[in-house]
Amino acid sequence: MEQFTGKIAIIGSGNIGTSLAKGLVKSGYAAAAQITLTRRNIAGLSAYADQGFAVSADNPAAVAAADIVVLCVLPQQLNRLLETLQPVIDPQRHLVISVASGVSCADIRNKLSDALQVVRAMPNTAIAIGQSMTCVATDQADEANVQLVSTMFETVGAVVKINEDLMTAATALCACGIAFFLRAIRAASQGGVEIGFHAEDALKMAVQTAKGAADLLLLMESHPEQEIDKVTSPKGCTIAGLNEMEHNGFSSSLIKGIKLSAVKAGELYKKE
Ligand SMILES: NC(=O)C1=CN([C@@H]2O[C@H](COP(=O)(O)OP(=O)(O)OC[C@H]3O[C@@H](n4cnc5c(N)ncnc54)[C@H](O)[C@@H]3O)[C@@H](O)[C@H]2O)C=CC1
Ligand SMILES: O=C(O)[C@@H]1CCC=N1
Repeated sequence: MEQFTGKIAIIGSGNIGTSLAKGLVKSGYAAAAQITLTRRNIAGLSAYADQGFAVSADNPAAVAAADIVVLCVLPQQLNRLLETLQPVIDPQRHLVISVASGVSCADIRNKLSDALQVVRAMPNTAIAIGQSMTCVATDQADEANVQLVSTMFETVGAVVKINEDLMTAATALCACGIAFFLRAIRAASQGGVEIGFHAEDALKMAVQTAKGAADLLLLMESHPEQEIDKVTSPKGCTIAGLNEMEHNGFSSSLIKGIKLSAVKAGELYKKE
């Protein structure tokens, strides 16, 4: 892995921002000393200061000293933040990366500078363990910068480059999606309790079963139905359970939920 030699400012260091910072250092992409983490109340970042990260409540100063600016605040917090960054943004120097859901590259340029290079990234919370599925998109940034952002996020999981108009869809499928799969695992464990297992055992069994299902697809590069066909013995118990779930709307409810999340993702940011 080629090490990044410049400075990175992570603005709004909550769940996603701190996880990205840890991943960048763990993978050797950057040293902690190259990364400034900002938050309004920096008391919550003391553990990161101990690890060698620069921590600050001064966003403009952090941006002025950085080459890459990663915007990690909530969509509803973004406009006020961008107002304070506008005077220190230098389009010749800065590359801005935004993980904010529902905020376009053009929205950010409109607040900062028309000439600015902006790339969006949509990770999920598995970024904390280097297992994110991150979608990357831009409208007019250079290919070299898109590649740089992809390389950054590959330090914390898998990356797919997509068209920007699919970013709200990526939010629903991948960022929200992790919650959907977690709820499915929880529901399976509750079924396990009802048929005889203690809760702790049921959850452990459901989790490993889900991991096995995901790994079958990832490692064998097969299709879910191909793997399902191997489980469903004729007149067997799997097809009986599976068809009962489908009669109750299993696939349909997932599809409907993902569609609603995608609509919501597009409505999170209010342009001002
Ligand atoms: N949580 C998730 O699973 C995902 C979130 N996102 C997006 O990432 C962004 C961040 O999400 P989270 O990390 O979950 O939120 P979070 O609430 O954990 O982190 C945001 C952080 O920004 C800080 N902050 C707010 N305004 C600030 C300001 N003016 N200056 C400095 N710090 C400020 C807050 O104190 C907080 O620590 C959001 O835009 C969200 O849409 C994207 C993908 C997945
Ligand atoms: O629920 C949300 O709005 C954020 C964006 C994607 C995941 N969490």
